[in-house]
Amino acid sequence: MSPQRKLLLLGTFVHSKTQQDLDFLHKAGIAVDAHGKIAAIERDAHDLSEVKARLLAKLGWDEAEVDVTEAAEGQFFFPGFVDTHIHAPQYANAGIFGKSSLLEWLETYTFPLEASLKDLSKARRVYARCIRRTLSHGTTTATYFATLDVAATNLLADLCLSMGQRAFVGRVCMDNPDVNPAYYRDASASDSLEKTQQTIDHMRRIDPGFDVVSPILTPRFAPSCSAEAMTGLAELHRQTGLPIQTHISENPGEIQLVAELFPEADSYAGVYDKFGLLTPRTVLAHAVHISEEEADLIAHKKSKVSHCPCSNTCLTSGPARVRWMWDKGIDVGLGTDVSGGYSPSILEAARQAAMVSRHVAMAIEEEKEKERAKLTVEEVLYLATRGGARCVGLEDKIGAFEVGMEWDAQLVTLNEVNDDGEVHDEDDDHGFVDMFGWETWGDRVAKWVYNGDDRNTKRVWVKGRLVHRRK
Ligand SMILES: O=c1[nH]c(=O)c2nc[nH]c2[nH]1
Ligand SMILES: [Zn+2]
Repeated sequence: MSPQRKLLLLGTFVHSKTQQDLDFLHKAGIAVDAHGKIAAIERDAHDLSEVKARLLAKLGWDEAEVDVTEAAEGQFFFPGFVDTHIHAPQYANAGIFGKSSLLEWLETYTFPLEASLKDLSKARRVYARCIRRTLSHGTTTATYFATLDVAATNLLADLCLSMGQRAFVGRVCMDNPDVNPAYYRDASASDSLEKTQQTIDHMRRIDPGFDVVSPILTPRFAPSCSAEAMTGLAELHRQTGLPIQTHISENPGEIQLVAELFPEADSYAGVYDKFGLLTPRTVLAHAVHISEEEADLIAHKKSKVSHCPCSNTCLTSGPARVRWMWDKGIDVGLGTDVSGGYSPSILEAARQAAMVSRHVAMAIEEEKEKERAKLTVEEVLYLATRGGARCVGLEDKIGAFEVGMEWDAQLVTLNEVNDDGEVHDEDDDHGFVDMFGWETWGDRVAKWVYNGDDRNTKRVWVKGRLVHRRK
Protein backbone atom coordinates (compact mmCIF):
# COMPACT_ATOMS: atom_id res chain seq x y z
CA MET A 1 0.00 0.00 0.00
CA SER A 2 1.28 3.48 -0.76
CA PRO A 3 2.32 5.73 2.14
CA GLN A 4 -0.55 7.61 3.79
CA ARG A 5 -0.87 10.38 6.34
CA LYS A 6 0.46 9.67 9.80
CA LEU A 7 -2.05 9.21 12.62
CA LEU A 8 -2.28 10.13 16.27
CA LEU A 9 -4.97 8.30 18.21
CA LEU A 10 -5.72 9.70 21.66
CA GLY A 11 -7.88 8.51 24.54
CA THR A 12 -8.52 5.11 26.16
CA PHE A 13 -7.20 1.91 24.61
CA VAL A 14 -8.17 -1.63 25.62
CA HIS A 15 -6.47 -4.82 24.40
CA SER A 16 -5.52 -8.32 25.55
CA LYS A 17 -2.34 -8.40 27.56
CA THR A 18 -2.59 -12.17 28.02
CA GLN A 19 -5.23 -14.85 27.44
CA GLN A 20 -6.78 -13.93 30.80
CA ASP A 21 -6.15 -10.21 31.15
CA LEU A 22 -7.08 -7.03 29.38
CA ASP A 23 -4.83 -4.00 29.57
CA PHE A 24 -6.54 -0.60 29.90
CA LEU A 25 -4.49 2.39 28.77
CA HIS A 26 -5.97 5.71 29.91
CA LYS A 27 -4.97 9.25 28.94
CA ALA A 28 -2.98 7.45 26.31
CA GLY A 29 -1.91 7.90 22.71
CA ILE A 30 -0.69 5.81 19.79
CA ALA A 31 1.29 7.20 16.86
CA VAL A 32 0.95 5.40 13.53
CA ASP A 33 3.49 5.96 10.74
CA ALA A 34 2.88 6.41 7.01
CA HIS A 35 2.99 2.63 6.47
CA GLY A 36 0.29 1.91 9.06
CA LYS A 37 2.72 0.74 11.76
CA ILE A 38 2.53 1.68 15.43
CA ALA A 39 5.56 3.93 15.96
CA ALA A 40 5.08 4.90 19.62
CA ILE A 41 2.72 4.48 22.56
CA GLU A 42 2.34 6.83 25.54
CA ARG A 43 0.05 6.33 28.55
CA ASP A 44 -0.97 7.79 31.90
CA ALA A 45 -0.51 11.43 30.93
CA HIS A 46 -2.19 14.32 32.73
CA ASP A 47 -4.43 15.01 29.74
CA LEU A 48 -4.66 14.30 26.01
CA SER A 49 -2.75 17.41 24.92
CA GLU A 50 0.16 16.24 27.04
CA VAL A 51 0.04 12.79 25.36
CA LYS A 52 -0.01 14.43 21.95
CA ALA A 53 2.96 16.65 22.77
CA ARG A 54 4.89 13.69 24.17
CA LEU A 55 4.32 11.58 21.05
CA LEU A 56 5.23 14.36 18.62
CA ALA A 57 8.40 15.16 20.56
CA LYS A 58 9.42 11.51 20.87
CA LEU A 59 9.10 10.91 17.11
CA GLY A 60 10.16 14.35 15.93
CA TRP A 61 6.92 14.67 13.94
CA ASP A 62 5.28 17.96 13.06
CA GLU A 63 1.64 18.46 14.03
CA ALA A 64 0.82 19.46 10.44
CA GLU A 65 1.75 16.03 9.12
CA VAL A 66 -0.58 14.00 11.35
CA ASP A 67 -4.33 13.33 11.46
CA VAL A 68 -5.58 13.28 15.05
CA THR A 69 -8.51 11.14 16.27
CA GLU A 70 -9.64 11.56 19.86
CA ALA A 71 -11.82 8.98 21.60
CA ALA A 72 -14.49 10.89 23.52
CA GLU A 73 -15.49 10.11 27.09
CA GLY A 74 -17.00 6.60 27.09
CA GLN A 75 -15.28 5.58 23.87
CA PHE A 76 -12.26 3.34 23.50
CA PHE A 77 -9.97 1.93 20.84
CA PHE A 78 -9.90 -1.87 20.56
CA PRO A 79 -7.93 -4.13 18.19
CA GLY A 80 -9.78 -5.14 15.02
CA PHE A 81 -11.40 -8.56 15.12
CA VAL A 82 -10.00 -11.60 13.32
CA ASP A 83 -12.56 -13.92 11.72
CA THR A 84 -10.64 -17.16 11.23
CA HIS A 85 -13.40 -18.91 9.27
CA ILE A 86 -16.05 -17.38 7.01
CA HIS A 87 -17.57 -18.37 3.65
CA ALA A 88 -17.99 -15.14 1.65
CA PRO A 89 -20.39 -16.60 -0.97
CA GLN A 90 -22.64 -17.95 1.76
CA TYR A 91 -23.23 -14.42 3.09
CA ALA A 92 -26.29 -14.31 0.84
CA ASN A 93 -27.76 -17.21 2.88
CA ALA A 94 -27.02 -15.83 6.36
CA GLY A 95 -29.97 -16.90 8.50
CA ILE A 96 -31.26 -19.55 6.10
CA PHE A 97 -30.66 -23.03 7.46
CA GLY A 98 -34.04 -24.30 8.68
CA LYS A 99 -33.65 -27.42 10.80
CA SER A 100 -30.89 -28.93 8.67
CA SER A 101 -27.62 -30.42 9.84
CA LEU A 102 -24.33 -30.34 7.96
CA LEU A 103 -24.53 -32.79 5.03
CA GLU A 104 -28.15 -32.02 4.18
CA TRP A 105 -27.48 -28.28 4.61
CA LEU A 106 -24.58 -28.44 2.14
CA GLU A 107 -26.75 -30.10 -0.51
CA THR A 108 -29.91 -28.09 0.04
CA TYR A 109 -28.71 -24.57 0.71
CA THR A 110 -25.00 -24.22 0.18
CA PHE A 111 -23.79 -25.89 -3.00
CA PRO A 112 -26.56 -24.36 -5.16
CA LEU A 113 -25.77 -20.85 -3.87
CA GLU A 114 -22.00 -21.24 -4.23
CA ALA A 115 -22.36 -22.62 -7.78
CA SER A 116 -24.57 -19.66 -8.73
CA LEU A 117 -21.77 -17.20 -7.94
CA LYS A 118 -20.12 -18.17 -11.20
CA ASP A 119 -22.21 -15.21 -12.34
CA LEU A 120 -19.71 -12.44 -11.62
CA SER A 121 -22.28 -9.68 -11.23
CA LYS A 122 -23.99 -11.75 -8.53
CA ALA A 123 -20.63 -12.56 -6.95
CA ARG A 124 -19.75 -8.87 -6.87
CA ARG A 125 -23.01 -7.97 -5.10
CA VAL A 126 -22.63 -10.69 -2.49
CA TYR A 127 -18.90 -10.23 -1.88
CA ALA A 128 -19.02 -6.43 -1.64
CA ARG A 129 -21.84 -6.63 0.91
CA CYS A 130 -20.06 -9.33 2.87
CA ILE A 131 -16.89 -7.25 3.12
CA ARG A 132 -18.77 -4.04 3.92
CA ARG A 133 -20.84 -5.74 6.62
CA THR A 134 -17.95 -7.57 8.29
CA LEU A 135 -15.87 -4.36 8.29
CA SER A 136 -18.77 -2.54 9.92
CA HIS A 137 -18.68 -5.14 12.71
CA GLY A 138 -14.98 -4.46 13.27
CA THR A 139 -13.55 -7.46 11.37
CA THR A 140 -10.23 -6.20 10.07
CA THR A 141 -8.94 -9.64 9.05
CA ALA A 142 -11.10 -12.34 7.47
CA THR A 143 -10.11 -15.85 6.42
CA TYR A 144 -12.41 -16.55 3.53
CA PHE A 145 -13.55 -19.65 1.70
CA ALA A 146 -14.63 -18.48 -1.78
CA THR A 147 -16.03 -20.93 -4.37
CA LEU A 148 -14.62 -23.26 -7.04
CA ASP A 149 -14.73 -20.51 -9.62
CA VAL A 150 -11.38 -18.84 -10.38
CA ALA A 151 -12.75 -15.53 -11.68
CA ALA A 152 -15.13 -15.12 -8.73
CA THR A 153 -12.37 -16.01 -6.25
CA ASN A 154 -10.06 -13.46 -7.86
CA LEU A 155 -12.87 -10.91 -7.67
CA LEU A 156 -13.21 -11.51 -3.92
CA ALA A 157 -9.48 -10.86 -3.54
CA ASP A 158 -9.75 -7.65 -5.64
CA LEU A 159 -12.64 -6.38 -3.52
CA CYS A 160 -10.88 -7.12 -0.21
CA LEU A 161 -7.88 -5.16 -1.45
CA SER A 162 -9.85 -2.19 -2.76
CA MET A 163 -12.15 -2.02 0.29
CA GLY A 164 -9.14 -2.41 2.58
CA GLN A 165 -9.93 -5.59 4.48
CA ARG A 166 -6.97 -7.80 5.35
CA ALA A 167 -7.91 -11.20 4.01
CA PHE A 168 -6.91 -14.74 3.24
CA VAL A 169 -8.83 -15.85 0.18
CA GLY A 170 -9.16 -19.53 -0.70
CA ARG A 171 -10.43 -21.09 -3.91
CA VAL A 172 -12.32 -24.14 -2.64
CA CYS A 173 -11.01 -27.52 -3.85
CA MET A 174 -13.52 -30.33 -4.25
CA ASP A 175 -12.75 -33.02 -6.81
CA ASN A 176 -14.28 -36.21 -5.40
CA PRO A 177 -16.99 -37.27 -7.92
CA ASP A 178 -18.53 -39.72 -5.44
CA VAL A 179 -19.34 -37.00 -2.90
CA ASN A 180 -19.66 -33.65 -4.72
CA PRO A 181 -22.60 -32.90 -7.01
CA ALA A 182 -21.92 -33.06 -10.75
CA TYR A 183 -22.86 -29.37 -11.13
CA TYR A 184 -20.36 -28.20 -8.53
CA ARG A 185 -17.01 -29.99 -8.51
CA ASP A 186 -13.53 -29.86 -10.01
CA ALA A 187 -12.97 -32.14 -13.00
CA SER A 188 -9.94 -33.84 -11.41
CA ALA A 189 -7.17 -33.38 -8.85
CA SER A 190 -4.97 -31.67 -11.43
CA ASP A 191 -7.85 -29.35 -12.32
CA SER A 192 -8.14 -28.44 -8.60
CA LEU A 193 -4.44 -27.71 -8.37
CA GLU A 194 -4.18 -25.74 -11.62
CA LYS A 195 -7.13 -23.55 -10.73
CA THR A 196 -5.74 -22.97 -7.24
CA GLN A 197 -2.46 -21.91 -8.86
CA GLN A 198 -4.32 -19.42 -11.07
CA THR A 199 -5.78 -17.72 -7.99
CA ILE A 200 -2.35 -17.63 -6.31
CA ASP A 201 -0.86 -16.02 -9.43
CA HIS A 202 -3.64 -13.43 -9.47
CA MET A 203 -3.12 -12.47 -5.81
CA ARG A 204 0.63 -12.25 -6.38
CA ARG A 205 -0.09 -9.76 -9.17
CA ILE A 206 -2.43 -7.54 -7.17
CA ASP A 207 -0.53 -7.70 -3.85
CA PRO A 208 2.99 -9.01 -4.51
CA GLY A 209 4.02 -9.24 -0.84
CA PHE A 210 0.62 -10.67 0.22
CA ASP A 211 0.62 -7.71 2.58
CA VAL A 212 -3.15 -7.29 2.76
CA VAL A 213 -4.56 -10.11 0.65
CA SER A 214 -3.04 -13.58 0.66
CA PRO A 215 -4.06 -16.86 -0.94
CA ILE A 216 -4.87 -19.78 1.34
CA LEU A 217 -4.94 -23.42 0.21
CA THR A 218 -8.47 -24.72 0.73
CA PRO A 219 -9.37 -28.40 0.52
CA ARG A 220 -13.06 -28.00 1.50
CA PHE A 221 -13.05 -31.03 3.82
CA ALA A 222 -11.69 -34.56 3.51
CA PRO A 223 -14.87 -36.06 1.99
CA SER A 224 -14.86 -33.56 -0.87
CA CYS A 225 -11.24 -34.22 -1.90
CA SER A 226 -9.33 -37.06 -3.50
CA ALA A 227 -6.13 -38.33 -1.93
CA GLU A 228 -4.31 -36.92 -4.96
CA ALA A 229 -5.74 -33.41 -4.50
CA MET A 230 -4.88 -33.34 -0.79
CA THR A 231 -1.35 -34.62 -1.48
CA GLY A 232 -0.93 -31.98 -4.19
CA LEU A 233 -2.11 -29.17 -1.94
CA ALA A 234 0.28 -30.30 0.82
CA GLU A 235 3.12 -30.25 -1.73
CA LEU A 236 2.10 -26.74 -2.79
CA HIS A 237 2.18 -25.71 0.88
CA ARG A 238 5.71 -27.07 1.24
CA GLN A 239 6.85 -25.20 -1.87
CA THR A 240 5.19 -21.86 -1.09
CA GLY A 241 4.64 -21.75 2.68
CA LEU A 242 1.06 -20.66 2.01
CA PRO A 243 -1.46 -21.29 4.77
CA ILE A 244 -4.09 -24.04 4.60
CA GLN A 245 -7.70 -24.08 5.78
CA THR A 246 -10.27 -26.85 5.98
CA HIS A 247 -13.03 -28.29 8.18
CA ILE A 248 -12.71 -31.07 10.74
CA SER A 249 -15.04 -33.18 12.87
CA GLU A 250 -18.09 -30.96 12.86
CA ASN A 251 -20.85 -33.54 12.67
CA PRO A 252 -21.27 -37.30 13.36
CA GLY A 253 -22.53 -38.06 9.81
CA GLU A 254 -19.49 -36.31 8.35
CA ILE A 255 -17.13 -38.27 10.64
CA GLN A 256 -18.79 -41.52 9.56
CA LEU A 257 -18.36 -40.54 5.90
CA VAL A 258 -14.65 -39.84 6.46
CA ALA A 259 -14.23 -43.27 8.10
CA GLU A 260 -15.90 -44.94 5.09
CA LEU A 261 -13.90 -42.99 2.50
CA PHE A 262 -10.52 -43.37 4.24
CA PRO A 263 -10.69 -46.74 6.03
CA GLU A 264 -6.91 -46.93 6.28
CA ALA A 265 -6.70 -43.80 8.51
CA ASP A 266 -7.33 -44.19 12.22
CA SER A 267 -9.10 -40.82 12.63
CA TYR A 268 -10.33 -37.70 10.80
CA ALA A 269 -7.24 -35.74 11.90
CA GLY A 270 -5.21 -38.79 10.86
CA VAL A 271 -6.48 -38.39 7.27
CA TYR A 272 -5.16 -34.81 7.07
CA ASP A 273 -1.91 -35.86 8.70
CA LYS A 274 -1.44 -38.74 6.29
CA PHE A 275 -1.67 -36.36 3.34
CA GLY A 276 0.64 -33.74 4.90
CA LEU A 277 -2.05 -31.16 5.63
CA LEU A 278 -1.53 -30.82 9.40
CA THR A 279 1.02 -28.01 9.62
CA PRO A 280 1.63 -24.98 11.89
CA ARG A 281 -0.05 -22.91 9.15
CA THR A 282 -3.25 -25.01 9.02
CA VAL A 283 -6.56 -23.67 10.36
CA LEU A 284 -9.08 -26.41 11.14
CA ALA A 285 -12.65 -25.20 11.54
CA HIS A 286 -14.96 -26.69 14.20
CA ALA A 287 -13.14 -29.63 15.88
CA VAL A 288 -16.32 -30.33 17.83
CA HIS A 289 -15.95 -34.11 18.15
CA ILE A 290 -12.19 -34.68 18.02
CA SER A 291 -10.80 -37.39 20.33
CA GLU A 292 -8.01 -37.01 22.90
CA GLU A 293 -5.62 -38.58 20.38
CA GLU A 294 -6.68 -36.22 17.59
CA ALA A 295 -6.28 -33.19 19.86
CA ASP A 296 -2.81 -34.42 20.84
CA LEU A 297 -1.92 -34.87 17.16
CA ILE A 298 -3.21 -31.38 16.25
CA ALA A 299 -1.25 -29.89 19.17
CA HIS A 300 1.88 -31.82 18.19
CA LYS A 301 1.62 -30.54 14.60
CA LYS A 302 0.95 -27.01 15.92
CA SER A 303 -2.14 -26.74 13.71
CA LYS A 304 -4.80 -24.23 14.78
CA VAL A 305 -8.52 -24.49 15.47
CA SER A 306 -11.21 -22.01 14.47
CA HIS A 307 -14.03 -22.24 17.01
CA CYS A 308 -17.39 -21.49 15.36
CA PRO A 309 -19.93 -21.48 18.20
CA CYS A 310 -22.81 -19.87 16.31
CA SER A 311 -22.58 -22.32 13.42
CA ASN A 312 -22.16 -25.28 15.76
CA THR A 313 -25.46 -24.40 17.40
CA CYS A 314 -27.36 -23.48 14.19
CA LEU A 315 -26.47 -26.77 12.48
CA THR A 316 -26.82 -28.73 15.77
CA SER A 317 -23.24 -29.88 15.37
CA GLY A 318 -22.33 -29.78 19.07
CA PRO A 319 -20.35 -27.73 21.60
CA ALA A 320 -16.59 -27.52 20.98
CA ARG A 321 -14.44 -27.54 24.14
CA VAL A 322 -12.18 -24.51 24.04
CA ARG A 323 -10.65 -24.88 27.52
CA TRP A 324 -9.83 -28.51 26.81
CA MET A 325 -8.14 -27.56 23.51
CA TRP A 326 -6.22 -24.78 25.25
CA ASP A 327 -5.14 -27.27 27.93
CA LYS A 328 -3.82 -29.48 25.12
CA GLY A 329 -1.76 -26.52 23.86
CA ILE A 330 -3.82 -25.83 20.72
CA ASP A 331 -4.13 -22.23 19.50
CA VAL A 332 -7.79 -21.31 19.04
CA GLY A 333 -9.47 -18.39 17.25
CA LEU A 334 -13.08 -17.51 16.46
CA GLY A 335 -15.00 -17.99 13.23
CA THR A 336 -18.43 -16.74 12.29
CA ASP A 337 -18.66 -19.57 9.73
CA VAL A 338 -21.28 -17.64 7.80
CA SER A 339 -23.67 -19.15 6.77
CA GLY A 340 -23.51 -22.22 8.97
CA GLY A 341 -23.57 -19.37 11.49
CA TYR A 342 -26.17 -16.66 10.86
CA SER A 343 -24.15 -13.70 12.10
CA PRO A 344 -21.24 -11.92 10.37
CA SER A 345 -20.17 -10.44 13.73
CA ILE A 346 -17.16 -11.67 15.68
CA LEU A 347 -18.51 -9.83 18.73
CA GLU A 348 -21.53 -12.16 18.44
CA ALA A 349 -19.16 -15.13 18.02
CA ALA A 350 -17.32 -14.06 21.19
CA ARG A 351 -20.60 -13.84 23.10
CA GLN A 352 -21.69 -17.23 21.80
CA ALA A 353 -18.30 -18.73 22.69
CA ALA A 354 -18.98 -17.62 26.27
CA MET A 355 -22.48 -19.15 26.16
CA VAL A 356 -21.39 -22.44 24.58
CA SER A 357 -18.63 -22.79 27.17
CA ARG A 358 -21.36 -22.65 29.82
CA HIS A 359 -23.20 -25.47 28.07
CA VAL A 360 -19.95 -27.43 28.09
CA ALA A 361 -19.68 -26.65 31.82
CA MET A 362 -23.24 -27.81 32.52
CA ALA A 363 -22.37 -31.28 31.21
CA ILE A 364 -19.39 -31.57 33.60
CA GLU A 365 -20.04 -32.92 37.10
CA GLU A 366 -16.77 -32.24 38.83
CA GLU A 367 -17.11 -28.74 40.34
CA LYS A 368 -13.62 -27.43 39.65
CA GLU A 369 -13.67 -28.62 36.03
CA LYS A 370 -17.17 -27.22 35.55
CA GLU A 371 -15.97 -23.82 36.72
CA ARG A 372 -12.84 -23.95 34.54
CA ALA A 373 -14.79 -24.77 31.36
CA LYS A 374 -16.51 -21.38 31.43
CA LEU A 375 -14.85 -18.68 29.33
CA THR A 376 -14.60 -15.15 30.70
CA VAL A 377 -15.15 -11.88 28.82
CA GLU A 378 -11.38 -11.39 28.75
CA GLU A 379 -10.86 -14.85 27.28
CA VAL A 380 -13.44 -14.54 24.49
CA LEU A 381 -11.98 -11.15 23.53
CA TYR A 382 -8.54 -12.78 23.40
CA LEU A 383 -9.99 -15.43 21.04
CA ALA A 384 -11.45 -12.63 18.89
CA THR A 385 -8.14 -10.77 18.55
CA ARG A 386 -4.76 -12.18 19.61
CA GLY A 387 -5.97 -15.79 19.48
CA GLY A 388 -7.22 -15.31 15.92
CA ALA A 389 -4.01 -13.55 14.92
CA ARG A 390 -1.98 -16.57 16.13
CA CYS A 391 -4.23 -18.90 14.11
CA VAL A 392 -3.48 -17.06 10.88
CA GLY A 393 0.22 -16.53 11.63
CA LEU A 394 -0.08 -12.75 12.11
CA GLU A 395 0.55 -12.56 15.87
CA ASP A 396 3.52 -10.23 15.36
CA LYS A 397 1.46 -7.83 13.23
CA ILE A 398 -2.10 -7.61 14.53
CA GLY A 399 -4.40 -8.42 17.44
CA ALA A 400 -3.00 -5.97 19.99
CA PHE A 401 -1.45 -2.54 20.42
CA GLU A 402 2.34 -2.81 20.54
CA VAL A 403 5.08 -0.79 18.92
CA GLY A 404 5.94 -2.41 15.56
CA MET A 405 2.46 -3.88 15.09
CA GLU A 406 0.08 -2.53 12.46
CA TRP A 407 -2.86 -0.26 13.25
CA ASP A 408 -5.80 -2.65 12.69
CA ALA A 409 -8.31 -1.24 15.12
CA GLN A 410 -11.84 -0.12 15.88
CA LEU A 411 -13.21 2.84 17.80
CA VAL A 412 -15.97 1.64 20.10
CA THR A 413 -18.58 3.90 21.64
CA LEU A 414 -20.96 3.22 24.49
CA ASN A 415 -23.53 5.63 25.89
CA GLU A 416 -21.75 8.71 27.12
CA VAL A 417 -22.63 9.70 30.66
CA ASN A 418 -22.32 12.88 32.67
CA ASP A 419 -21.33 13.07 36.33
CA ASP A 420 -24.89 12.23 37.38
CA GLY A 421 -24.87 9.14 35.20
CA GLU A 422 -27.25 10.63 32.65
CA VAL A 423 -26.90 9.95 28.94
CA HIS A 424 -25.33 12.93 27.19
CA ASP A 425 -27.06 12.62 23.90
CA GLU A 426 -30.23 10.53 23.79
CA ASP A 427 -30.49 10.93 20.03
CA ASP A 428 -27.08 9.59 19.24
CA ASP A 429 -27.17 5.96 18.19
CA HIS A 430 -25.15 3.94 20.68
CA GLY A 431 -27.11 0.71 20.32
CA PHE A 432 -28.39 -1.10 23.35
CA VAL A 433 -25.48 -0.63 25.72
CA ASP A 434 -26.75 1.59 28.52
CA MET A 435 -24.18 3.03 30.89
CA PHE A 436 -25.06 4.54 34.26
CA GLY A 437 -21.74 6.09 35.10
CA TRP A 438 -20.71 3.86 37.98
CA GLU A 439 -19.37 0.97 35.87
CA THR A 440 -15.71 0.04 36.05
CA TRP A 441 -13.86 -0.26 32.75
CA GLY A 442 -14.09 -4.05 33.11
CA ASP A 443 -17.88 -3.71 33.47
CA ARG A 444 -18.06 -1.47 30.42
CA VAL A 445 -16.26 -3.97 28.25
CA ALA A 446 -18.47 -6.80 29.56
CA LYS A 447 -21.57 -4.77 28.68
CA TRP A 448 -20.18 -4.23 25.19
CA VAL A 449 -19.52 -7.97 24.73
CA TYR A 450 -22.97 -9.03 25.92
CA ASN A 451 -25.12 -6.16 24.58
CA GLY A 452 -23.13 -4.49 21.82
CA ASP A 453 -23.35 -4.66 18.05
CA ASP A 454 -22.16 -2.79 14.95
CA ARG A 455 -23.82 0.43 16.15
CA ASN A 456 -21.07 0.62 18.76
CA THR A 457 -18.31 0.40 16.15
CA LYS A 458 -17.79 3.98 14.98
CA ARG A 459 -14.60 3.68 12.96
CA VAL A 460 -12.43 0.86 11.67
CA TRP A 461 -8.84 0.99 10.39
CA VAL A 462 -6.69 -1.60 8.61
CA LYS A 463 -2.94 -0.95 8.36
CA GLY A 464 -3.63 2.68 9.30
CA ARG A 465 -6.24 3.19 6.57
CA LEU A 466 -9.76 4.20 7.62
CA VAL A 467 -11.96 1.53 6.05
CA HIS A 468 -15.29 2.08 7.82
CA ARG A 469 -16.94 5.10 9.38
CA ARG A 470 -20.42 4.83 10.89
CA LYS A 471 -22.64 7.66 9.83
O1 LIG B 1 -19.77 -25.34 8.34
C1 LIG B 1 -19.44 -25.80 7.24
N1 LIG B 1 -19.61 -25.07 6.13
C2 LIG B 1 -19.26 -25.52 4.91
O2 LIG B 1 -19.44 -24.83 3.90
C3 LIG B 1 -18.67 -26.81 4.86
N2 LIG B 1 -18.19 -27.57 3.86
C4 LIG B 1 -17.76 -28.70 4.40
N3 LIG B 1 -17.94 -28.70 5.73
C5 LIG B 1 -18.51 -27.53 6.04
N4 LIG B 1 -18.89 -27.02 7.21
ZN1 LIG C 1 -17.17 -23.54 7.26
